[in-house]
Amino acid sequence: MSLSSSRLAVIHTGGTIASRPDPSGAGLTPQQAPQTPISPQIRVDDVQAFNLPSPHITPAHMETLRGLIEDLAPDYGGLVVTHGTDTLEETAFFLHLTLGTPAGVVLTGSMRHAEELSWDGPGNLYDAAQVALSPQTRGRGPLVVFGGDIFDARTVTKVHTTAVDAFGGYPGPIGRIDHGPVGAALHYFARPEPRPLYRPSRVDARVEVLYAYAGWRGEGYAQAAERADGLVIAALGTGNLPAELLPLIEQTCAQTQKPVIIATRTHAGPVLPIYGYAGGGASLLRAGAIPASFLNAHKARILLVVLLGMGLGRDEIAEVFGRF
Ligand SMILES: NC(=O)C[C@H](N)C(=O)O
Repeated sequence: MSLSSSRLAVIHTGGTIASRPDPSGAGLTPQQAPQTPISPQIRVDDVQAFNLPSPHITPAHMETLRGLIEDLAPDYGGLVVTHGTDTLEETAFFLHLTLGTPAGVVLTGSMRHAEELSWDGPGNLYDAAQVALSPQTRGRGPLVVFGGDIFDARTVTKVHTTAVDAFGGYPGPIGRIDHGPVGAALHYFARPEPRPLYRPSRVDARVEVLYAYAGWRGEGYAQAAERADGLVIAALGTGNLPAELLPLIEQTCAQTQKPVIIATRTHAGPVLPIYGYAGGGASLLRAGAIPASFLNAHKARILLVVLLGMGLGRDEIAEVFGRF
């Protein structure tokens, strides 16, 4: 075993896994980074990157985290990132797109805080550490470990607001970690997938997400299209919208270079140009909108921020979205 393979870096960013009831009585707030339960043979170095609830995490924080992980990775056998669960999938996906290291990198968190008897932090941290340090994990890109399930960063999503098994996503986990009498039992069901790297020079593009609903007449669209650099619409089903949206999207695509991405508010499945009626997916794509493929709206937003930060134009952006 090389020296670095017995070293684990745990990068803390806040979240419930670092939270306790605030002494002011205001509710839970991030306070102290958790300890990682692990064999004494493994040296653990804790790095406090931020101490934020994850709704306060921005693409700028994600970019800082990417740099930190790349700097640390050569000296460690694996790296764990503790993170609030609310936006964990966005950070994981940003790292999936941008992180240039084959090291085992695992994000985890908790749903219950350290003063609850049923705190799930230690179990998730223990699992995350085992997965990050396993040679089987190298080259798989950043992963998410929660409740013993191992998810890839492209498809993982938060599926429950309070349950300890808070993560899922279509088509499901790519592996599982359990603990038997002879130690950790780690099993991957999927082979590592190729992960092209995207390196934005900035991550401050303004991309807004609009959420479709029955009866939407486009309220809010014009203002968002005016001020944003790009839009993502969480559309209906396979990527359909009420008829009133079609001329608005036609106008954006004809008069500006701003990308309009069509994702779906449905929890699984692709966006496809099936329906030809006004506002149907086929009509939106004919107007110049770009389908988000299998990405949910908030991951499509992260991808668009990255691609705009690389200076790509609408056709190149459409080509990249087609790979997801
Ligand atoms: N379970 C959690 O971590 C939720 C918390 N609000 C956060 O995302 O920071």
